[in-house]
Amino acid sequence: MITKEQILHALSFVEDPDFKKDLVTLNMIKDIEITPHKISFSVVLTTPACPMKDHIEHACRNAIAHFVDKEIEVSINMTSQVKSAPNQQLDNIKNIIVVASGKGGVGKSTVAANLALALHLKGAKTGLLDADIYGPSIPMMFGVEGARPKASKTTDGKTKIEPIEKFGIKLLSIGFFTDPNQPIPWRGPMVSAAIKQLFNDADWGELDYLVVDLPPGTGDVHITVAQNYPVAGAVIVTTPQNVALADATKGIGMFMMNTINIPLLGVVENMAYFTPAELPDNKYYIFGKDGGKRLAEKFDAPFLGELPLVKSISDAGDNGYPIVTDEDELISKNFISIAEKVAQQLSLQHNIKEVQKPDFTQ
Ligand SMILES: Nc1ncnc2c1ncn2[C@@H]1O[C@H](COP(=O)(O)OP(=O)(O)OP(=O)(O)O)[C@@H](O)[C@H]1O
Repeated sequence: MITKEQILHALSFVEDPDFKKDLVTLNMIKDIEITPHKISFSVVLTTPACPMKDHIEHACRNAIAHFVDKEIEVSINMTSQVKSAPNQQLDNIKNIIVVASGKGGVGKSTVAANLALALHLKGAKTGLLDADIYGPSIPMMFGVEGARPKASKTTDGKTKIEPIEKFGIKLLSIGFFTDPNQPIPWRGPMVSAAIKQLFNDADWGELDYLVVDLPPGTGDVHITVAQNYPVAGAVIVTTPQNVALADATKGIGMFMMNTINIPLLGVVENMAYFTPAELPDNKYYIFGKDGGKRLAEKFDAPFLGELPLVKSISDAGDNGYPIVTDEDELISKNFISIAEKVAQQLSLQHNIKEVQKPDFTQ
């Protein structure tokens, strides 16, 4: 009869490519069961959006075949347990991810919406908080304009706001509480109070990831979020033009300030190129090439991917469904890949005690 020790010995030769350690040392192997004709076990990854999931499963099967038994049936349950960001005091929310841009209109909300949904589609419990006080566009992108979240009383007498649920994720937007036809002169204390309510008074339930769509630029919302909540990391969205890149550089600079110190998860280059429908193999870099990549390099941050300028992205947003919900759309793969990289970066960061910051004074 095969023993548990034999299985663990075999799996100690399987390395997690991100953590550069074997699965047994990383304590990722659970629930080993052995019968005369079958062995089964679980591999507990640090995120359901792990881009290495298939690779790791394949390596486990090879290791069992090589070190234990070539013939035996092997059943592997690839599961995950998302870790909480360090110092996370909102104990039901494991990771807060902010999506930011320097300049407006570069596709930050589009990326935030599709990132949140892509994480959900990979199996993570996800919420999306639209904190863009100047132009909340998440209600339109999810087809829930005019929704008014219910407020309920908890047993200890506190009021809890119920997020709106759509496409499997929980949503709250500053737009649910304001009149779109009535401009609001947002002042610092008002901003701070509104943002804190969206975080603290909402019944988010258990979340692996809460994606926060910030307003463009660097302002009161950024400071409120950064100073009150332990943000796990920031995703920066830019287009390739120099003006957008210059503004994105300032945005990144703010996250790196000592008083704020939010790790950079990476850069997304949106509207990177245009491909006409009749010439699908042609890419026209109408706004310049590789600006986002260079920005990522400058800050020693991961480049998360480029997204083309595609009419279907804006049509989907205007029609109330983020494009990633349509799995037949080629562009959905780009968003899934970006989400996987974001989740991967978070998992890596939780394993690095001290995040190294580039010297911003040079
Ligand atoms: N890759 C793309 N291809 C085509 N249209 C896009 C793309 N990305 C975003 N858009 C469209 O561009 C417009 C602006 O996008 P979005 O609202 O996401 O930008 P933003 O940076 O959040 O803007 P704001 O500064 O108002 O917050 C939207 O109509 C959106 O559908």
